[in-house]
Amino acid sequence: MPHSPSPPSPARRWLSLLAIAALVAALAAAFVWAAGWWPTDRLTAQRFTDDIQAANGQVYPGFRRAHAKGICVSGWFEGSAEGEALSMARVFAQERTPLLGRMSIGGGSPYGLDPQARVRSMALQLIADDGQEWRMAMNSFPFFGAATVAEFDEQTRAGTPDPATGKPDPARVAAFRAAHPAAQRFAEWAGSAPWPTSFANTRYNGVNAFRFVNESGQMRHVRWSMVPRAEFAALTPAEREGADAGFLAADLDRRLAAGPLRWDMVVTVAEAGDPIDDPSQPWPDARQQVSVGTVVIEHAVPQADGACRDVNFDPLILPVGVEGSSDPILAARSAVYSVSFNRRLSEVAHGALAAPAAPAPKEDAP
Ligand code: HEM
Repeated sequence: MPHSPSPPSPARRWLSLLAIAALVAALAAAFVWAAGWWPTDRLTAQRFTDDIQAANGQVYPGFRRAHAKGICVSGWFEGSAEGEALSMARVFAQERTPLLGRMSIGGGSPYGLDPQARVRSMALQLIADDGQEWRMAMNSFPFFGAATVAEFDEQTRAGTPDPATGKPDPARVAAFRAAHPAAQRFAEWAGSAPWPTSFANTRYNGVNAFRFVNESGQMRHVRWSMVPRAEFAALTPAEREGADAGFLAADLDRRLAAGPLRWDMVVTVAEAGDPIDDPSQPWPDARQQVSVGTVVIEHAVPQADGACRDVNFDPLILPVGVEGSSDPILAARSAVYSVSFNRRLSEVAHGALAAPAAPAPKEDAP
């Protein structure tokens, strides 16, 4: 008679069960780690967005976590031959590329006060006739106030309101500045630069470095700025004091009623040794400047009804001929904007911006 195998001993059975349990636990841990759910100090885009929300003091559902107050604009871009020589981006060769944009002020509140907004912004989306797209988001500061992603996050956290006062702790902010030259330089700019009277006579700077690549494959690092054609004028302290909370949009409407507004797109071309990966360091003034085109803005509409509301002006959505540089802040921006965008759109989907329900119709008197 064939010999039937003897059943495993209880000890062996336990060992097998333990081995299976260990395998399942290891697989689950690998999954949690790969999904980024493992508790860690790592600065993720989620955590950065949480930090921005905390610094805002509250979440404004449906609105951008930064530059929350803005208006949608539209117009076109005219490329120049000089631009075409530097980059094969279609927009430089095309006579007119339609553009959708957004003018905004810095800050996380959609009810921010224009006269107190040190930072003003222009964001653009250009879609060329071959479907290639270029998105950009620029600010009125001439250089960034942080040298690295971690430094900007730390700065954001240093500016978070103290629950006791509802305001950032001045000692914490001062200590941060004292330890970070970029933040100190930024504070000096913010304290001394004139306040332009309008969105229209403000210069907007891309600040981060990008690569322009032309038809012959030549690559140059550039930073771009939108330089206003509208005459510069600065608000006096008394004018700023008396200015309305929404004066920038009202002024833009007034100016647009008289005709389109223009900015020259000027790129500064880097030379060997210029810092490519640190937007807090300006390049020397002597660098070559090239006018590569003109931004023309023709119309403005409130963002609540405008096409710009649901656009993410991610600075790494770029056409052939323009590439991101090695600047880590660019990659961080792209990641954080995406989190902010997803949060605000899901809030909109839940009705955050829905118009208040219309009052119930009165019943006819009997
Ligand atoms: C690590 C650095 C930065 C972080 C974490 C950050 C974060 C953000 C976030 C969360 C938004 C809202 C995005 C959305 O919901 O669509 C935003 C918008 C914006 N950011 Fe940044 N930002 C950074 C650096 C910069 C720099 C260097 C500039 C410009 C020079 C800039 C210009 C803008 C502009 C103009 C907008 C508004 C775009 C629009 O109108 O939709 N940001 N930023």
